[in-house]
This record gives sequence, C-alpha cells and structure tokens, in this order.
Amino acid sequence: MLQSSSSPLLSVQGVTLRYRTKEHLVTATYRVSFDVLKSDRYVILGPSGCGKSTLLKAVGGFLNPVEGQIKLNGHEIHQPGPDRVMVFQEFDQLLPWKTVKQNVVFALTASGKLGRREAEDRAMHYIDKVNLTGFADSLPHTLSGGMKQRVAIARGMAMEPEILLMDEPFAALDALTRGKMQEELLQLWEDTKFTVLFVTHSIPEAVRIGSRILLLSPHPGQVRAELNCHGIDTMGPTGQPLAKHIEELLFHDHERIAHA
Ligand SMILES: Nc1ncnc2c1ncn2[C@@H]1O[C@H](COP(=O)(O)OP(=O)(O)OP(=O)(O)O)[C@@H](O)[C@H]1O
Repeated sequence: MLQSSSSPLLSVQGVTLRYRTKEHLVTATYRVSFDVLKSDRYVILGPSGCGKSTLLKAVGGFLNPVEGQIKLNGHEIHQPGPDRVMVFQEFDQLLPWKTVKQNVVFALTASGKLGRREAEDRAMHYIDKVNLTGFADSLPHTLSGGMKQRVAIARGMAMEPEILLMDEPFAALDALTRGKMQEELLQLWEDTKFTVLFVTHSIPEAVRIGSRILLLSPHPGQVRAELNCHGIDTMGPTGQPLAKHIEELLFHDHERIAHA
C-alpha cells in the first residue's frame, strides 16, 4: 500500500490488551489510540502498571490486541519483525562472550541480509555514533551500565528499523549517567532523525526526550491526554510548565482512585 507523507508510520487504534493467567484475566490497556509519525520522539508516560510495557510488546508484535488494530505503514502487525527493534532496561541484553563490535555485527548478519564486510562497516558506524569506537573490541562485562546501554542502542539503530522501541532504557542508571544518556539520545536523534517510541514513568524524562507525550491513566491504561512537547521549557495548555501540568493530571487520577 502506498502511504502519503502525512500518513502515520505507526497507528494504534482502539487497542485493548489482556493477559490470561490461570486465575485471572488482566486488562492491561483499554481502547488506547495514538499515531506516531516519522521522526517522532513519541513517549508513553504513566504510572507503574498502566500497561506501557504491554503496549510496547504489542507494537513489537509479541502480543496481539483483543480489540483494535496496530498498523505499521498501513499493514497490520501480528508478529515481530526487523522493522521494529526493542531496547530494554536490563544491562544483560548483550551476548557476554562477544565483543561490542561482534554483538552488533551478529545482530546484522543473523538475519542473512548483510554480508560480513557490510555488517562490520555498518556496526562501526553506529558504534561511533554512540561514542564507543575505542571499546569496539571490549567484552560487555568490562563496560559500565551506561556503556552497555549505548551498545544496545547502537545495535538497535544499526538494524535500521522503521521504529526503535525503548522500554525505560535508562531507568537502571544513576541520575548523572541517565541525564547524560538522555542528552546523547537527543544528539543521536539530531544526527539521524530516527523514529522512537519511548516508555517511561519519569515525568522529567518524558518532557526531556519527547516531541509528543501520551499520558496514560492508571491500570488499566487509557489515554488521559496527548501533549506536544518542545524541550524542558515547554509550557502546558494552562500556562504553567508542562511537567507541572502532567503532574497535576496524574495527581487527579490518584485522587479519583483514592476516593472511588
Ligand atoms: N505476563 C503477564 N501476565 C499477567 N499479567 C501481566 C503480565 N505482564 C504484565 N501484567 C499486568 O498487566 C498490567 C500492565 O503491566 P505493564 O508491565 O505493561 O505496566 P507498566 O506500565 O509497563 O508498568 P511499570 O512502569 O511498572 O513497568 C499490570 O497489571 C501487570 O500486572
């Protein structure tokens, strides 16, 4: 199907996601809709348990909606594919017996799409983009948590997916490293304008990273608001800083639940 430039890259329409355990049926998200355009830095923000990771899993193709549709470039998603690559929070995403470069090359050659030479060139290009050229031959256990996350990001980007899915990628880092990684991600985005769908429960991180923010209500996650964001100085619709506005929206949800 031919897509016009204004068509969303990713379209999530009325998506309800459920887990079936032995005892329960858990509704993780309820009729969630949003569109991600090419080169968006789209952030899904919400309290713990509101279904952010589950939504990302569904976009990754690991879980099918019980209601609604998820489409990438107009095609419905039913399974994982190389057009969507996931970066997780955990530091153990890398193969421990392979060097930084080998980890990235392996991801590129495993699909059989790239030859060795081409994969090595591309791997080094992205390793350089995350400032790890000097560590290309290092093994993961010799790297800091932040460096390992950079390798995971380089590996994801090297696969050149249509959309990079990031699930709280910096949550396990100390505050200083986390801030630095956010800065680097924005720099990387300036360089390459990749499309990213980024999950976090941190308001400051959402405001810093996002060009748009989808705010989900507590469990089961429903769309509370969608906000445009242009950096930490962005003002919310009522004139106060955006972070404050988001805090108030989330606080109202807590109040509502407490009094229900
Ligand atoms: N494998 C699973 N089986 C059953 N229920 C699950 C499973 N994974 C998640 N859930 C439930 O689905 C709901 C949403 O979970 P999810 O992990 O998507 O939330 P989240 O917003 O990403 O939370 P957090 O910010 O804490 O990671 C929760 O109620 C959770 O208990």
